[in-house]
Amino acid sequence: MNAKQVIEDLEKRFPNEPAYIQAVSQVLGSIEDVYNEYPAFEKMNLIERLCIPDRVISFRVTWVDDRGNVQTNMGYRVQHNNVLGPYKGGIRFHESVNLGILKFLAFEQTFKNSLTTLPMGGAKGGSDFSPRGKSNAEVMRFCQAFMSELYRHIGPDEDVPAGDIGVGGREVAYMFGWYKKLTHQWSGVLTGKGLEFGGSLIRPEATGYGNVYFLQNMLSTRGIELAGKTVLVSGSGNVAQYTIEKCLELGAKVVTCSDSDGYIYDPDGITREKLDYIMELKNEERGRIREYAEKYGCKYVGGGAKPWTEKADIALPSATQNEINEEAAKALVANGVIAVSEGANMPTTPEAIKVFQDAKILYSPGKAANAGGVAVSGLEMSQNSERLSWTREEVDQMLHRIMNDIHDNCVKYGTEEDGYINYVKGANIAGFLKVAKAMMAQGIY
Ligand SMILES: NC(=O)C1=CN([C@@H]2O[C@H](COP(=O)(O)OP(=O)(O)OC[C@H]3O[C@@H](n4cnc5c(N)ncnc54)[C@H](OP(=O)(O)O)[C@@H]3O)[C@@H](O)[C@H]2O)C=CC1
Ligand SMILES: O=C(O)CCC(=O)C(=O)O
Repeated sequence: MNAKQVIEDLEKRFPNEPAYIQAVSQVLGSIEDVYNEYPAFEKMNLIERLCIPDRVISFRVTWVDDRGNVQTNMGYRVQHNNVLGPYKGGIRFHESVNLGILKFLAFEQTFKNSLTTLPMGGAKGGSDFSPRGKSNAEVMRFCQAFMSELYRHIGPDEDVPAGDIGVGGREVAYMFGWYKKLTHQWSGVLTGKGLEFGGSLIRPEATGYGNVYFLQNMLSTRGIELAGKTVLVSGSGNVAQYTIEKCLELGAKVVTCSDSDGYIYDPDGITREKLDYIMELKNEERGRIREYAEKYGCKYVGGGAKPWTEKADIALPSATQNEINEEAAKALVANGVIAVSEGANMPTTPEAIKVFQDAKILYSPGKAANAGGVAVSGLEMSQNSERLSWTREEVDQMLHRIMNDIHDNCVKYGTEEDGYINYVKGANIAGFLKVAKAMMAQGIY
């Protein structure tokens, strides 16, 4: 494979999908040498078959708002690769959703799911519908309309969606209810369900907790403890909330969080009580993070500002893609950051990654660091199949073990001659090899 050539060809075929090209470029750049050690891969045109999704489903979603107006949105499911198991990956509801973004997410998901060691293929779906500012009744009608099309393409052994940006427990429950209504079947067709109807303990916490477990592993390679460190978190949704919770439990001080309007900086640190307030504000009242600053009298920076210019030891981006650019990365490094671990998917631009790696700081990509969420989704699938529920301790222990194993694999495949652990390379090679070998074994189709 000539990675540059493959990327140029993909750019020509998919000229309007920059996020997809960005994700593919990062992976191909890391795996090129290993790929070329296996001439059989090239003979089977493995790389093209791995980069281009198995299937892209798109549909119109029509629903009625509270004023009686008929609204339309686009709906998608990108089923990227199922050699390792049923297609698996979240659903995103956000006005920025388009096919290119979902293709990048589904591509990443394939390698992430491979890293978890659980039998899951990669997929992602979503809509350009935003739940922000909508009533519960509108969100329910939208979820039902979305599922009215999607249900034909999913199933517990076929494709198992879950949450992502704009899709939390409320949306998963509405979609689950409608799937059941349409199919007359109760099955583990979605993960992230409520605990009362087949959800797994620790699934809401898993992405944030898993990222912090991964961070602890990274820090331990340099003999550093998390306790006492100052942490920047972006976002204030599912991943951010449980990242903050685990940091607090482990004695770190989190001084920022954000939403798409701006960020708060609380030099005293977000306490348990303040985190409870954020959870209530975001999950129940669906308010804005600026209200935290009003309540606790701390700094708020609006205009869509991001927290990366604040001084801290650790940064845990947990909002969205490309939220750390080169300038932000330089500011973090200049302020002495020692580790950046991605709760979000692809939050760091390629230029910013280079800044971190040139500075030899600890830097882990989302496909490794945030894999805890989908891993516990995999455990939810197992529990649904068994018709059993495991305890909080059992699931947390498994999550911990999975994150440790992913870290070990990154070290195995990513350690460079000077001893620096290139987690991007390690995660990409480890994730790729398993998928590639399974594709080779299963033939050409
Ligand atoms: N949920 C999960 O289990 C997993 C999620 N992830 C990734 O983690 C990230 C966060 O997801 P999650 O917490 O579930 O989503 P939520 O919808 O719960 O929260 C998203 C947060 O990010 C903010 N945000 C979204 N878009 C932007 C933007 N363009 N600019 C600035 N802020 C933005 C939101 O602010 P606002 O409310 O203003 O929109 C909100 O605070 C995503 O990258 C997702 O793909 C990765 C693995 C698993
Ligand atoms: O739990 C899942 O299936 C999906 C989680 C997800 O969307 C992700 O890992 O990015």
